[in-house]
Amino acid sequence: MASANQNKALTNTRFSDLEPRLAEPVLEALTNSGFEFCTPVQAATIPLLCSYKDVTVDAATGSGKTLAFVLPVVEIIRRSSSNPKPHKVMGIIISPTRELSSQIFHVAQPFISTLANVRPMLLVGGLEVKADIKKIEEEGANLLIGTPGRLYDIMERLDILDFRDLEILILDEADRLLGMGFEKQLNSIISRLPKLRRTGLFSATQTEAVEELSKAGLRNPVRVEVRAEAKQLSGSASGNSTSSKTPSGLHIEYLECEADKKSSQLVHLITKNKSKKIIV
Ligand SMILES: Nc1ncnc2c1ncn2[C@@H]1O[C@H](COP(=O)(O)OP(=O)(O)OP(=O)(O)O)[C@@H](O)[C@H]1O
Repeated sequence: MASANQNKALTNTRFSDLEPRLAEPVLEALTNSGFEFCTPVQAATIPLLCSYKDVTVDAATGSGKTLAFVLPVVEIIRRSSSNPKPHKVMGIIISPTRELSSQIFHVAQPFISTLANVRPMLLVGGLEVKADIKKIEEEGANLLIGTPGRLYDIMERLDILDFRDLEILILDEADRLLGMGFEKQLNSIISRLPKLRRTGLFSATQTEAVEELSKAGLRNPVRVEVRAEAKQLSGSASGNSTSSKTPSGLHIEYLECEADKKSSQLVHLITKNKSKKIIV
């Protein structure tokens, strides 16, 4: 703790400082992956979810939210039952796209593997649903990570999975989930899960639809809002804090120009900033 963290995207809170304390194998896996200090969203969210609170988290892309929910999911499953029956589903992580779900599955792998008998399953569209069904029937699945369409499909077709002891549901990029028209599937999935569970809802924007989903699916959630400056955020878990959806390293500018000068201005802008990463 003595050496102040120079990277503004990180807080001075180490993963090993978090309370309740993360399990030793998880701390080891974090060290092996080169993660020592928490990002603001991780410092605020992990202790809340690990203390069995529901959370709604306003977090920008790149804020480190994946670990902010993956670590609590692993911790909560560890505490509940590190040796569940093959078809007992303990946790579900839903995200809007195949790519995101695969990314989450990949990021979660080293931490899930600290739970020797917990089997994760990636459920996304693109491949034959029958193949997923066969795999679940034969091998079981304790943690489902996937897109709403495929998860809904699996729940409709397969009654071998047991959701009665489900501990935690994560809705990642809830604004996109709803914007892409997955409301029906989400509501159907949620209606099959036990009410006494933990739920984390992550969203870059708080739309009315997200508010409604939060009201329907969460119980007295604590709101976590991430400010632009990581320094001010350290350890702050919401309340009435002002929020920003813009990561602290991202600068947003606009340029007014005449219609016929657009192309030349664009070339000038790109040439001027060629050493930087920019999106126009
Ligand atoms: N505590 C940390 N220390 C250092 N790097 C981290 C930490 N947490 C996350 N990262 C890295 O930051 C990057 C962004 O993290 P992550 O993908 O979790 O963000 P995200 O908010 O989920 O973004 P996206 O919306 O793009 O999925 C990743 O490369 C990840 O490895």
